[in-house]
Order: sequence, then structure tokens, then C-alpha cells
Amino acid sequence: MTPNPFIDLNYEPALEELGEDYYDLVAPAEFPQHILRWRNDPLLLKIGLDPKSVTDEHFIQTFGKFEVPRSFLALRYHGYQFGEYNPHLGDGRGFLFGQVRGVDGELYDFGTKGSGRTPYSRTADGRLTLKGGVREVLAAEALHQLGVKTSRCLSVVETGEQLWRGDEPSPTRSCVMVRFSRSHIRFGTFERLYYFQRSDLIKKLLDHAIAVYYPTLASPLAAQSKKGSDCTELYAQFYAELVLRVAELAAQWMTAGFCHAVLNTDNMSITGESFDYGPYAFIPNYNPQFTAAYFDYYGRYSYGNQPEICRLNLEMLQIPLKLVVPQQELETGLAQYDSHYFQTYQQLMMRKLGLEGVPPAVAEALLEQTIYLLKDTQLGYHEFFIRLSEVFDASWREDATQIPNWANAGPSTTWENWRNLYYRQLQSYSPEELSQVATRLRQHNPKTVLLRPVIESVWEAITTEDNWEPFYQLVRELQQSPV
Ligand SMILES: Nc1ncnc2c1ncn2[C@@H]1O[C@H](COP(=O)(O)OP(=O)(O)OP(=O)(O)O)[C@@H](O)[C@H]1O
Ligand SMILES: [Mg+2]
Repeated sequence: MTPNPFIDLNYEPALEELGEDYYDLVAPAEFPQHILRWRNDPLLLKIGLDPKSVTDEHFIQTFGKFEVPRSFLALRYHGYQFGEYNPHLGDGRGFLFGQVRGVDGELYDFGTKGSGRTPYSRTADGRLTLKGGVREVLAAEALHQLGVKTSRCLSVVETGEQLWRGDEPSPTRSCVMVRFSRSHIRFGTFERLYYFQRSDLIKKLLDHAIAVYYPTLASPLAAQSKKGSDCTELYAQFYAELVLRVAELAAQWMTAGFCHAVLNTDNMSITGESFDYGPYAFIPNYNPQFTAAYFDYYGRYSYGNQPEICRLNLEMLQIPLKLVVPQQELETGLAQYDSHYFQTYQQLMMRKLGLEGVPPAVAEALLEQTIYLLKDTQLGYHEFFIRLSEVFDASWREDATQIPNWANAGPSTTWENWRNLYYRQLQSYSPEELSQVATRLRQHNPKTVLLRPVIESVWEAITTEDNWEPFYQLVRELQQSPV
């Protein structure tokens, strides 16, 4: 075998250097089989590797057999799960494999899922089902295409075990997935340190998070710590910035029509990045009550609750941070959440309608009418926007009646109100600006939508005939730029 480029990557032990208060050293499981099912070549470019220099064997050796001279760290964390505090969490089926600087200068994590038991596995098997791996690859690629800030999967290696699960026909196949993310430090990482009343470790973790993931705040930190002053203000700034990032993420999910389904605080990243795609779903129709996880009996994590739940999770994060920052300063940060969420959501929804530079009052009215229309018609959420991008015509600017009522399933007044507002906005554009409307409509409304039946059909081919072609074809479509 040619030298393995993954082994020679320039790993930075940023988290490892924080010390063993934050993790446990663990060993991967030994698996009976290793078949590479998925490699994400575009991600290799992000860490400066030429995909041609990386063989499938390299992937298997590194991310299936783990035959590499590295320390594997199961990160420690707790979390609020469906509102209940759980002090028995942590990486129970994964570990931090390593951290690598991307060509963009950012630090990235390789984290495993399904790589074996750890001190945090409790009674579970430490494994990931192959279907779980396939679903996470698809969610991440779909969200990435839709402009959501998300982790992505680097590889999936099928591992030849039979797993038993209550929510999949069993026995079912096993895999190890490797995730490429900004960080796996979670809100729950801080919650655990509060549980043990370790304000010293909270400060150390904040310094680390700010230095690595909030670099624009980092230089004042260096200056302050040199002077020996306390970092209270800086920590408050970190929290305020995190509030904005989480508000943006919630807006991105809502625009994408995505229901994450398990927004526990152990699934919230301190970088504001989306990750952990378990029972998620893209909504078929606009329905705030849509709930993706069968075990979410009360709809706590329904599609429409997501912005509110993210806000609540941020509020819970104040509990640990209060050990090192006065609560009043944290409240000031959180106070920005609602307006930042709404502004971002409005802007992203306007872009989905092909519009930019919409005056705030018009944008507000148009968003409201768009939501009414989506609720009233029988058209699917994604179908509405895809149809709009397909039928859009420059003549609409001259004559509102040219805008066809293909949404005629709903009451005509809803349609007319929407059409008039859309028409008026189009009228304000020059002919050049109008051509950008068409481009934006196509760009922000890709034709491949990851609805559940689509996922099920690629999984069906895998599970019944071991035919991976429909899955590869679907990923290719998701990775294509829509314009
Ligand atoms: N099969 C399993 N074996 C061991 N631990 C598990 C298993 N499934 C889930 N867990 C643990 O249960 C908790 C919640 O699981 P959750 O599904 O949110 O996380 P995860 O999907 O395993 O990992 P991540 O959040 O990194 O995607 C975590 O502590 C996780 O490690
Ligand atoms: Mg999780």
C-alpha cells in the first residue's frame, strides 16, 4: 500500500492538550469486516488532500480498522434530554479521532460514530446502524447544499455486524461513520462541568473555544490575559456571539424545511453548527406541528418549535456560564436572539422567493402571505418553491395576471394577496435585477429534495439487493450546485 496520507496529516492536539478532565482515552472496537461504502472526496480538498492520492484502502485502514498511531478521546458531556437533565451521557459510541487545520485556516474535527463501546455507552452496544450512517450522510449533504452550516460525513465503512434496534427491522447492518465538523464541544460539555462545580474547567474551556472558534474575539483575550485582567466581558461576548450563530442556524433549518428532531443540549454545538442527524425529516408540507421522532410524544422538537427550543437551550447554557459571568450580561446577549432569528429567517425566505434588497415592511408582509399560502394550499413546501423557480418569467414584472395560479388549491384571496405583493416587488427591479431573480430562485431551490420516501427508496435498494447506485446517484445530485 502506498503511504497513507491520513497518517501524515498535520494533526493539532488542541482538545487533547486541555487535559483528561474533558475526555477518556478509549480503544476502537475490532470489526469482522470492513467495506468502504462512502468517501466524501470534496472534503479531502478542504484538508489539502488530493482525492487521487487517497485510496479506499487508506480510508479503511484509518477510519474502519483505526490502524493509526493516534489517541482516541471519548469526550465527556451531559445534557438536557427532552427537558430532563441526564448526567450519564458522553461519547458512548464515538470518539474524537483528531483535529486538522483546513486549507481555509479553520480547525476541524474528525469524530467517529459507531466505533465501539466507551465508558459512556451505558447498556448500549456502541454501534451505528448502516441505515443511520446512510441517513446522516444524506442529511448533511442536503443541508450543505441548502446553505445550512452543518457537519458533513467523511466516510462510512460497513463493519459486518448484526445489530438489534427497536426502530429498524432487525437484525440490521452496522457501520462506522466519520464526521467532519467544526467541533464536538456541546452545550452539554459545559453543563457537565457545572454539575461538578468546576468553574476553573469552565474558564479553561471557554478560553479554548474562544481562541479556536471565535477568533475575532480572541486577540482581545490575549491582550487581556497578558494584563492579568479577568475575562468576564470576553466570555459574555462569546455567549452573545453564540446566540447570534444559533439564531442563524435555526433560521437556516426553518428555511430549508428541516426538522432536526432531537434538539437536546448534548446535540447543540458551541460553534453554532448543526450535527447529529438521527430521526430528522424534511417537512413534506408547511406544518409547524410536524414532528420527526416517533418518541417525541408531545411535539417538543416539532418543526415550528425549533427556534423557541434553540432559545431555551441557550437560556439553559446560562446556568454553567453564570459561574464565570454575571447573569445580567448573559441576558443582554440572549435579548438579541428573537430579532436576529426573525431578520435572518425573513432574509433567507426572501432569497428562496428569488428576492433581495426587499424593504423591511414589504418583506414582512410578503413572508406572512407566503406562510399563509403554504398553509392554505395543498402544495408541498419544497414543491411550491421549485415550481416558482420553474415557471418564473420576466413578463411577471409587467403584468401581474401573468403569474399563474398554480397554487389554486387554496382560497383565491390568499393567492391574490401573495401575487400582488410579489408583483409589486418585481416591479421595483430593473431588467438586470430581474434576471438575478431567476438565478436566485434556481440557486436556493434545488430540485432534489430529501423527503422520507426518497431516503427509503435508496435504502430499499441497499437492503434488498445491496445496490448502492441509487444512493451514490442521490448524493451526486445533492452535491451538485443547483445553478
Ligand atoms: N448504540 C449506542 N451505544 C452506546 N451509546 C449510545 C448509542 N446510541 C446512543 N448512545 C449515547 O446516547 C447519548 C445520546 O445519543 P445521541 O443519539 O444524541 O448521540 P449520538 O448520535 O450517539 O452521537 P452524536 O451526538 O455525536 O451524533 C450519547 O451519549 C450517545 O453516545
Ligand atoms: Mg447526539
